[in-house]
Amino acid sequence: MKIALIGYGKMGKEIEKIAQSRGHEIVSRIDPVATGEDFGDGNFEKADVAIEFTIPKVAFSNYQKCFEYNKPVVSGTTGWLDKLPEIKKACEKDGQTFFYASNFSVGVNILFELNRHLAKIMNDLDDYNVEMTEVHHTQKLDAPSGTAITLAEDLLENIDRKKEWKLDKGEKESDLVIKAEREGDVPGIHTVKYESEVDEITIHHSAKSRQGFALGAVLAAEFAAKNKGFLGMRDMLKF
Ligand SMILES: NC(=O)C1=CN([C@@H]2O[C@H](COP(=O)(O)OP(=O)(O)OC[C@H]3O[C@@H](n4cnc5c(N)ncnc54)[C@H](OP(=O)(O)O)[C@@H]3O)[C@@H](O)[C@H]2O)C=CC1
Ligand SMILES: O=C(O)C1=N[C@H](C(=O)O)C[C@H](O)C1
Repeated sequence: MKIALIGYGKMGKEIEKIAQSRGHEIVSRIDPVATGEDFGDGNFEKADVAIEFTIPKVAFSNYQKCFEYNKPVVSGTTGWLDKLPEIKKACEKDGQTFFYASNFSVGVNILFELNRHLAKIMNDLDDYNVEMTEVHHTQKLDAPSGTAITLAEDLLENIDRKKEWKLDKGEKESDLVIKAEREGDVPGIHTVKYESEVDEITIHHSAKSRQGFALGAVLAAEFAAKNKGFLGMRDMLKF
């Protein structure tokens, strides 16, 4: 398969290694500073699929450019989801293909399943408060992480006593607090903790490197090249 990488930073480089090890060819590396390549230089149009890991403020315009070329897109960038309805519309009305995951690692997607299941159990057990922590490297631009937002949305859907998430500090009992910490080069740690007077229950994922995210993104690209519409990890992994 021919792959275009949009964003040639930490994730773009990790994805390149894994894609090549699975026999794929990188035909385009779009990044204004790192490579100077752009959509119009004749290479992007050769791609079967684009994988985009850039920064929140440019992600949506990159997706629009991919759609102009009718290329399926795998999106890993976080912090742009206010534009999601427009992307879904492009898939439904214009037949575009878009695969989004706040986290491509299989391990984190197992955590998502556990989180939903545990939240259903804890809904009736109001002796327990629930809160979340995410820890990432100091270069991360967004907080809370996209992964933490996915975990929080699943908690809010299942735990009636929590009404909205709040970054770092809550004001009311019904606020779900997400603490965001930034230290060193931490690839990503996510924890959901339930605490009562008598005990604590914790579910936790800690990435040892960026390899798991990158492998998941390449698997998603293979899936997006063969399937159409708005896609996600639950379509691909079928847990
Ligand atoms: N869904 C998932 O599983 C994961 C998601 N992420 C997310 O992916 C994103 C990228 O992460 P990461 O690779 O670590 O970040 P990096 O900062 O290492 O890389 C981002 C790259 O995008 C480049 N860039 C900036 N503007 C553009 C543009 N207009 N077109 C193309 N490239 C551009 C940057 O260039 P320059 O630095 O020169 O500006 C940089 O090289 C983040 O939003 C992060 O949260 C990360 C890991 C896993
Ligand atoms: O910026 C990162 O590095 C990561 N971003 C994603 C997020 O915001 O959840 C996924 C992973 O945790 C690494």
